[in-house]
Formats: sequence, structure tokens, C-alpha cells
Amino acid sequence: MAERIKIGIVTVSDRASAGVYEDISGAAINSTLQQYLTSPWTACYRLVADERDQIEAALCQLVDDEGCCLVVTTGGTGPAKRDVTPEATAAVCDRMMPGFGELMRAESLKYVATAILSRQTAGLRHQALIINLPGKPSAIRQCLDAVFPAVPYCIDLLEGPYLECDGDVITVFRPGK
Ligand SMILES: Nc1ncnc2c1ncn2[C@@H]1O[C@H](COP(=O)(O)OP(=O)(O)OP(=O)(O)O)[C@@H](O)[C@H]1O
Ligand SMILES: Nc1nc2c(c(=O)[nH]1)N[C@H]1C(S)=C(S)[C@@H](COP(=O)(O)O)O[C@H]1N2
Repeated sequence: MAERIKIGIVTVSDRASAGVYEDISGAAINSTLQQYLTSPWTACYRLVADERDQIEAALCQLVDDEGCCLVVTTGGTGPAKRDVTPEATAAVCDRMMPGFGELMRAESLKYVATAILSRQTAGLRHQALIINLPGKPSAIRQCLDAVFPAVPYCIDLLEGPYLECDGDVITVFRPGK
């Protein structure tokens, strides 16, 4: 039997990791992906503080040890001093995928004038695609709806698992298919 698809969800938040508030954004990533994907998959969840070493360790562990084909982070993308998720992402990636951040910022600008404050990016580590989302719970669906149409094909090109999606929820695009 083919191995089950694993997707990493990493919430980067000092306050959520300290228990000051509940992690709504990580839960929103999980429920959005549940709605998109018809292929069976397992979520691998991590909740870390805004610390580069903790973020890098979580990303490496999810990709290298868990074998996730996709890792989605939330939080720590802004200009505040402790926002270091894009740096941690770049540090563990072999190659960057700048189109994801460009599209998510353009899409977010339709909702908030401060969208350009997010330094969110994406990149490839070995067989996995890592995508940063802002910390705001409302940003999750807005950003994922924008970029997810290209995600299954990206994972095809990385020779990862074939992600099947619900066409009534999200229209994915595979060139030539
Ligand atoms: N994981 C989360 N769950 C629920 N709400 C969140 C989460 N992350 C951020 N938020 C909300 O979004 C707002 C903007 O995010 P902000 O940039 O202040 O947080 P952050 O830097 O990502 O998280 P933190 O300050 O906890 O490290 C926050 O005031 C908070 O209300
Ligand atoms: N879709 C969307 N993108 C957004 C926002 C938002 O509310 N919705 N907030 C912006 C703001 S105000 C900031 S400071 C940055 C960074 O957020 P983060 O540090 O929580 O990741 O994301 C930006 N991008």
C-alpha cells in the first residue's frame, strides 16, 4: 500500500505557544486542507515560539524525519523584531519559490492595505514544498485559496504523492492534464 500523504502544519507564535491564546491559525490550515483534499492524508502539527532554531528544527524534522511533501507555516512573517519565519524557511530550503509570496501578497492586498508587511515566502527542501502564511487567522483561507491551485503540480514535479482535490472547493491546475 502506498504510504499515507503527510502534511506539516507549523504555527509560529510566542503567545499561542505560551498558551496565552488558542492556536486558531493552525486549526484553520488543517480545516482548509481537509476541505481541499480528497486523497487521504495525515497532519503533522507543531507549535513553536518565534525562535529561528525552533522553527528550523520543526521544518527539518517534518521534512526529513516525517517525510511530509508539504509544510505550511503560519505567523512570524511581519517586520516585528521577533518575526523570523521567512529567514528560518530560507535557511532550511535548497531553492526558493518566490512566486508564492508574490501572489499571496497581491491577493491579500485586496483585503488589507498592510498586506505588503508580510515577508512570507516559500521554498523547496528535498522532496517538500514549504509555504509561509501570515499569523492572522483570516489570512489563512485568503492565501491558501490563491496559491493552492499550483501546489499539487509542484509536488508532482518533486516526484511526491499525487494530491487529489475536491473540484467543488478548489480548482487545481496541472498543465497538460
Ligand atoms: N496562531 C494564532 N492563532 C490565533 N490568532 C493568532 C495566531 N497568530 C496570530 N494571531 C492573531 O493575529 C494577530 C496578528 O498577529 P501578530 O503578528 O501580532 O502575531 P504573531 O507575531 O504571529 O504571534 P505572536 O505575537 O503570538 O508571536 C495577533 O494579534 C493575534 O490576534
Ligand atoms: N491575507 C492577509 N494577509 C496579511 C494580513 C491579513 O490580515 N490578511 N495582515 C498583514 C499584516 S498587518 C502583517 S504585520 C503581516 C505579517 O503577519 P505575521 O507576522 O503574523 O505573519 O501579514 C500581512 N498580511
